[in-house]
Amino acid sequence: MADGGGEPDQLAGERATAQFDVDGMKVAWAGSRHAVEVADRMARLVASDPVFRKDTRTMLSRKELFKDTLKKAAHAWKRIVELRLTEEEANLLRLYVDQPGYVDLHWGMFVPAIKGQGTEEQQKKWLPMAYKFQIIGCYAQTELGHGSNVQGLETTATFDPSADEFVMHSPTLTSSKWWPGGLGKASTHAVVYARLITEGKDYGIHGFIVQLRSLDDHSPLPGVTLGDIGGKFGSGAYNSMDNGVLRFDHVRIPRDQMLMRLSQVTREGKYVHSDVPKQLLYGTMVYVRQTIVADASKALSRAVCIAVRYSAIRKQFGSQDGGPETQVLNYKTQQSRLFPLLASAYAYRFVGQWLKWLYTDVTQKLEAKDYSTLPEAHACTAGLKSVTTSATADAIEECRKLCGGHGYLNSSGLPELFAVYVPACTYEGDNVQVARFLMKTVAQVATGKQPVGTIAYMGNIQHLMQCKSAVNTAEDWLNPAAIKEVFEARALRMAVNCAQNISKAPSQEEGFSELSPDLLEAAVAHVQLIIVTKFIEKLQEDIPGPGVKEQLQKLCSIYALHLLHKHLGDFLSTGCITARQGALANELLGKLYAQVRPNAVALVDAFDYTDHYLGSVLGRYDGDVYPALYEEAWKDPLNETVVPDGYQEHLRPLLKQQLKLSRL
Ligand SMILES: CC/C=C\C/C=C\C/C=C\CCCC(=O)SCCNC(=O)CCNC(=O)[C@H](O)C(C)(C)COP(=O)(O)OP(=O)(O)OC[C@H]1O[C@@H](n2cnc3c(N)ncnc32)[C@H](O)[C@@H]1OP(=O)(O)O
Ligand SMILES: Cc1cc2nc3c(=O)[nH]c(=O)nc-3n(C[C@H](O)[C@H](O)[C@H](O)COP(=O)(O)OP(=O)(O)OC[C@H]3O[C@@H](n4cnc5c(N)ncnc54)[C@H](O)[C@@H]3O)c2cc1C
Repeated sequence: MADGGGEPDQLAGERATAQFDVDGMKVAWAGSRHAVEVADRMARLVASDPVFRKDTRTMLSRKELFKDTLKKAAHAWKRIVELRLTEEEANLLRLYVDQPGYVDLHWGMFVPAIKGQGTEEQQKKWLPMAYKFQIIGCYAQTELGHGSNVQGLETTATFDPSADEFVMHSPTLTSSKWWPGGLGKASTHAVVYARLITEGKDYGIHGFIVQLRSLDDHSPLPGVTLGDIGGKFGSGAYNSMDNGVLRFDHVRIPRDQMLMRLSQVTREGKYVHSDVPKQLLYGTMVYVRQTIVADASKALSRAVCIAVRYSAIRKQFGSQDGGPETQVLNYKTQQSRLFPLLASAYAYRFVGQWLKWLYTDVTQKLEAKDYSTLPEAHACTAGLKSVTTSATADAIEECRKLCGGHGYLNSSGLPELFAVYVPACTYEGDNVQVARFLMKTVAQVATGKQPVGTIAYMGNIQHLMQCKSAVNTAEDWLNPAAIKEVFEARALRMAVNCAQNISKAPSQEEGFSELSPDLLEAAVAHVQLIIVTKFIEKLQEDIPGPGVKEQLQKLCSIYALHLLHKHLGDFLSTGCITARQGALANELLGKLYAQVRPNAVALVDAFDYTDHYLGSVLGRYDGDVYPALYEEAWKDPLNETVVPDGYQEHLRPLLKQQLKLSRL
């Protein structure tokens, strides 16, 4: 036992009860043995480098935090160059540095925008500079007055044929670019989205590469107004990012800085649109949404790792005679709140891996001018992004509550994780744009068209509209086919209900508007089906390692059945299951929680997170929580002096005055 009552052996005991091979699970989580090895190496590289320390980050002022972010980004780049890291290694190194900053947007959006929307010539010119950090770029789309509605953007790019230039202008206050990460202080360039006007005609939104700051002294170029938009939610957290404001006053750029892969403006000012679908303009958003889904599993697994380890250490009640108290992880309520989140972390991990595959596949098809899978990719990325981010934000907060009072301390890592994570629900849109796609598919199915990919199940409409679940015992719910059938039936019936109600409205648009809350629920049901299906498909793969597949099967059942329990109203009202079948699902959930209990700590160990990356005294690998909590408290600036600053001015006179009064 450690000094002060901590019980490090507690976690060793937990690890000893695991019924599966943790190394095998690490491979299943990471995707391959190679992925485990690289991630492990990069995580340790970061953890052992003092420049990447982050334990006092929440105590820094905004200015100190921003400077610290610049320092870390520069140091990370230096290490990447010195060690000649591959792209895979460099991405992981940045992930483990774990401090949002301009580099995220440079690599995550500026570079992909040029790759996706620039011509070959433009890529040849701009990408080498971006790859070497000779320029720093951001993605400037959102404006003060317009975020979700991209077609409503007001910034103009007016072609001037006499000079062969575009004139970038912000005509109103609401047209100020507002929010782009990295814009406020760091970026030298931006991909700016603006209305293209040529020959007196407005051709809508297009992307332009615009230089914003001098490459000599970093000052804004003439006609460019730039700044940071101000402090954001939480101490530290996303305040390391310089989300910015940008205004143009008739700023001129050469014609060839319009991103011209999708459409061009000729020397004479003629607008030409190629045969590429115009939605490819939104391609960078599809790309980044796919990465945001993968990030959801990372954030969620961190929170769950902290909450599971701490719940195994923390003891409350259970002994009337001075004997040991009960680990809070043994309480059924703690398990029923925590284990579905553990299962969700695995579910999001696997759906994220699949989404990455889908994105790669679509990109290859686009290269070959096959645009057929674009609508599905758009619907899947937008839908999964929306569902996984909002569930993850809620889950991090739930993990904080599951850690009791100590979860509210910055040293638990959970407040910062929540504050950094929660904007993911907002950026890249919070609308489940999948609903329109579903309504189109329902209409196509009615005409006999056979849907493919994630909507293939809709082709099974005859069966799914009338089937009744055959589940008769709690254990029947262990059958993946039984789960899949009810999730498919629920999603399809909700979508068909919406389509039928829309058809009764005076117009389709009115129907869409009136039924948008129902459409959103139908979209969520469809997205949850995708996540459940991809988990089930993962289990059909060869998963090596003793006991690994068995644990994943349990987690898959927990993920699906907890959704069924949570959305029981949907399943009952659409007639997919009976109330008794719902009760059987709940009965099985209880049994599964008991089976996961001895494996819980090992299941979070399989995420393979270093203590540095977790950044939590409650989630420490060694479980030595109490001495660490105690030690952390003394690092607070408030404890630098025994008597606080302000005592002489504000406390002493007050206390003296009270003393005098009491003597009266
Ligand atoms: C490695 C690290 C990586 C990155 C770093 C990570 C994090 C960094 C932190 C933050 C980054 C945040 C960056 C941003 O936030 S950038 C700004 C994002 N902005 C948005 O998300 C705006 C959200 N709004 C929308 O998405 C809009 O709904 C819209 C799609 C742009 C609407 O456009 P509109 O033209 O009005 O379209 P619709 O009428 O809705 O649709 C027309 C038609 O097109 C189809 N469609 C729409 N989008 C796409 C697409 N992307 N691909 C394919 N098809 C698309 C749509 O379904 C519809 O089809 P129909 O068949 O129904 O006509
Ligand atoms: C931390 C952070 C980083 C960001 N980084 C960038 C960046 O790098 N580059 C960039 O360009 N932008 C960036 N953004 C902006 C971000 O993309 C937008 O905030 C986002 O697209 C939402 O737009 P909005 O803020 O205008 O919200 P609004 O669209 O005003 O949404 C407000 C509410 O209205 C609802 N709503 C909107 N339209 C509809 C509709 N048609 N039907 C039903 N409900 C609707 C929304 O769901 C929401 O509930 C960032 C934002 C944040 C918070």
